[in-house]
Formats: sequence, structure tokens, C-alpha cells
Amino acid sequence: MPATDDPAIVLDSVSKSYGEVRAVDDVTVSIGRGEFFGMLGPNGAGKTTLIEMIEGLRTPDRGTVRVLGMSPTPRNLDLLPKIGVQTQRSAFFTRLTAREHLVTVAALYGLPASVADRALKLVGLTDSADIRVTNVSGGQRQRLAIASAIVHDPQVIFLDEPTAALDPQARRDLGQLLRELKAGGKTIVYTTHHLDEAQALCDRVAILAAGRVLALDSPRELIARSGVGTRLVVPAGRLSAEQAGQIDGVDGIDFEDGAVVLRTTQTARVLAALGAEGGLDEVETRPATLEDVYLQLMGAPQA
Ligand SMILES: Nc1ncnc2c1ncn2[C@@H]1O[C@H](COP(=O)(O)OP(=O)(O)OP(=O)(O)O)[C@@H](O)[C@H]1O
Repeated sequence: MPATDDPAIVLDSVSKSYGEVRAVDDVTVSIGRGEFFGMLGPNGAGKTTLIEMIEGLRTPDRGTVRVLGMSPTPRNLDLLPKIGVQTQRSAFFTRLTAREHLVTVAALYGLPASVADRALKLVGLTDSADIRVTNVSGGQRQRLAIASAIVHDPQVIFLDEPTAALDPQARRDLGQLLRELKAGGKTIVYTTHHLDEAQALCDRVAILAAGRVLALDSPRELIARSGVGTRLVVPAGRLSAEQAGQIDGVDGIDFEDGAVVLRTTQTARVLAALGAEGGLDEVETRPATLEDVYLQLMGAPQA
């Protein structure tokens, strides 16, 4: 959903240091209500510090933070029921079942057991409701952490690497849950190192490094503006480097296990030339991705 004129979260020139380390350096970002917003960046980029300032767990040294029109610090009791937080370290009441745990969390908000059942259903854990939280699988654990974050129906949800350490099937299943949450229209601040997920899910992303925002926009816009273009992978033995260099519209040539990889922003034109040259059988088209944008920003060689 697009940002509205009445943002859910506003960060204005926010900075935070730990001693000599400037963890967050003059960050200005506005997140719209209903937006699925990705906070991306390498380890130590400042994501956690930034998010903890939004959650009211840390106070900025400089700048202002507003969440739903309120300041999160000093600890704002009006705001707490309106935000939900899932973290890597989400704690559970270990002796309890999944349902008992959620009923307890609901009670902390003064809410009835029925909301726990609703949350269980939302995250697809109804059938696992009676499993002890110590015995749930990795995927179920992440679902339970998300259920704990949304049990009180908050307006703003923070999700910190919810698909980390999951096997591919569990990750895919959880991706489906994230899409359902997104469709629910809540404001979601999402941290991940899985850039394919961020590309698929996020309305906009901020890419941070060394405490600063290097890029801020929709994945589509960032990809378009990056100029990375499409890679066309031509199987080995079909095209010499010399022939490749003569094709109009090719911006760069790489080699990958004998295959020739052409970079272009004029895909149709280059494909037409390839078709005329030796046919298009098994020529693979790889559009630019958010990961390309990220690697470009980090100054790393691209795959
Ligand atoms: N409590 C702290 N005391 C001192 N330095 C800290 C503290 N917390 C974070 N830092 C430092 O601040 C910088 C930003 O850390 P932060 O945890 O916010 O980054 P991050 O992007 O969340 O990293 P990760 O992806 O590893 O969680 C890093 O250099 C980190 O070492």
C-alpha cells in the first residue's frame, strides 16, 4: 500500500552513537501507514539501533522519532499496545503450550483468550496449539514469535529476520504468512538479509551502511535506477567473446563456467541479435535484482 500524508513513523535527522561508534548517522525516513518497509544492510549497519529507537528502547542523541504521531521515548504507555515486536531473541513461556503462551501474552495486554486463538489461526498454528513451546520446529517458533507480536492487533509491527535459520520449505511457507500480513494493511518494518524476500514483499526499502541511508525507494525503482540491466547467459560454445562484443546494446561481457554472460539494458534488442546469431535455445535471461543494487551500493563484485 502506498504511503499516506499521515505517516506511521517519522525519523528526522536521527543519530545515535555508542562511545566512538556512530551507529546511526543523521537518518531521515518517513514510513507510511500500511507500508511494508524493509530495513536492509550488512551486520553493524545500524538497523537494530534504528529500530530500537523507533520502538522506544533507545533514545536518539540527536533528531526526533515519531510513531503514530507520538514520541516513543520516554517509554510511552499509550504507544505500547499499538506496536508489536518480533525479534531474533523473542522469549517464550517455556513450560507452556503454544496456545497457553499466547493466552498469557494476551492477558498481559488485558485481552481475552479468544484473541490468542485468532492469532494462532492467523499464523497457521491452530493445529499445533497444544505443542509445548520447547518442542516446536524452527518454522513454528518463528510463527509463534509473530503471533506474540500481533496478538493484541497492533497498528505497527516490527519483524526482525523472521525467516532466518529456516529450511527452504519453512521459509517459503513463512513468506506466504508475511504476504498475508501485508495484505492485512498494517504498517510493517521488516529486517532481513534475504534480499529476494525484500524485493518480493517490500513497498519500499532503506539500505543502510555505517549508520547512513545509502538508498531509499521501492525495489523496482532502485533496480531501474541502478542501471545494472539484465544478464543474458549464452551456453558455452555458442558465442565467442569477439562475436559478443559486436552485438549492439551489450554493455558488458563476463564469463561463467564457459558460458558468455552479456549485460544489457536493451534486452529485446540483444535477444533479437542472439536469436539471429545462433538461436535462443537455453539462453537464460536474468533480470537485475535488489541484490544487484545492494551489492553495487556496498561496492562488492556482483555475481
Ligand atoms: N550496546 C552497544 N554498545 C556498543 N556498541 C554497539 C551497541 N550496539 C550496537 N553497537 C555497535 O553499533 C553499530 C550498529 O550496530 P547495530 O546492531 O545497530 O547494527 P545492525 O545493522 O542491526 O547489525 P546486525 O545485522 O548484525 O544486527 C555496530 O558497530 C555495533 O557494533
